[in-house]
Amino acid sequence: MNNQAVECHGLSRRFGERTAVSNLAFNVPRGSVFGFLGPNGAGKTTTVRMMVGMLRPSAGTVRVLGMDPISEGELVRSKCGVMLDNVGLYDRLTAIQNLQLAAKVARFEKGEGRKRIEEALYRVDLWDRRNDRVSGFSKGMRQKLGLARALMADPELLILDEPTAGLDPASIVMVRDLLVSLVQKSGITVFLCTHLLAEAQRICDHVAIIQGGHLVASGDPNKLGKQGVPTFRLTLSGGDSDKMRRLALPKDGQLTALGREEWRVSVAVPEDIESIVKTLVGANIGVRAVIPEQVSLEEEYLRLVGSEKND
Ligand SMILES: Nc1ncnc2c1ncn2[C@@H]1O[C@H](COP(=O)(O)OP(=O)(O)OP(=O)(O)O)[C@@H](O)[C@H]1O
Repeated sequence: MNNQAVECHGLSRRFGERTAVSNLAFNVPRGSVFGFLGPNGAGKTTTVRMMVGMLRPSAGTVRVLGMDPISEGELVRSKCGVMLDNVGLYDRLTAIQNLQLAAKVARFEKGEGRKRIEEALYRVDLWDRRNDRVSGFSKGMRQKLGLARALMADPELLILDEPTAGLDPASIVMVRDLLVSLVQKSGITVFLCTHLLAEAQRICDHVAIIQGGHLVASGDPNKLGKQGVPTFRLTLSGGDSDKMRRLALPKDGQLTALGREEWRVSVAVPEDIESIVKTLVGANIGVRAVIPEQVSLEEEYLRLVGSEKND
């Protein structure tokens, strides 16, 4: 079996004169959580629409679960749970009726459909509201119901566009835990379009950042910024500024005071921290903590995407 859930090569899509997606190349390993990040209008939805066969690429290829979403569209869609931006629920129907309709479209046998609906409603904590009309639902409840509908298909690949938009903090944690446990227990793959960078850093194994239709970075969200300068946060005792200024640091080493006893040190290579600690101890400065600083995905995102609004 192909071990990539999604493979894109040179994927492009134009709308008339406008290029929405240009020469995208990335892979999404099976059984991972993949974060697809980018500002408004970056090309995320266009990419997702090509992944599920709703749009034909202008150039390049995308394969989903080893299949071509255009020529094998129905099969691809039957193996994917998709929740797009516009959740697309029927307001006049109740929560359970919406799912019954989806079960009918998916052609589940009656007993099987009932079991899946019940399970999905419990998973998103909407079982008690199953007989309420969607017209009375909050945005967050709609999101949860949209997620339940996507989960009902027991998908191999779950494609979610901003699944936590409009959710309260407790529900955000619930959705996050649900996604992580789905990946761990059922081995499904999650493709997550999101603007929540801290969230992406916490749950994604890989991320890709796009801007203006181009891929600007991809990789492990905790390592993306580390091509930059390695930094450590130090908690010291007895290190007054004069003493610290006189220290002989390795080449390219730089100390910055953050507080009375808190310092940040940047080094050329991570191994340099060892000689810095020896120098500090040799100068009778107590070293109470040395913590490698994680470059936040947010910092790296803003560096790459610039000041473009991220909302
Ligand atoms: N059907 C269309 N016709 C013309 N232009 C389109 C069409 N669909 C998308 N575009 C354009 O393609 C670009 C990418 O849009 P897309 O919806 O893929 O961005 P996005 O990253 O999903 O943005 P958002 O986060 O705001 O949803 C935008 O400039 C958009 O106006």
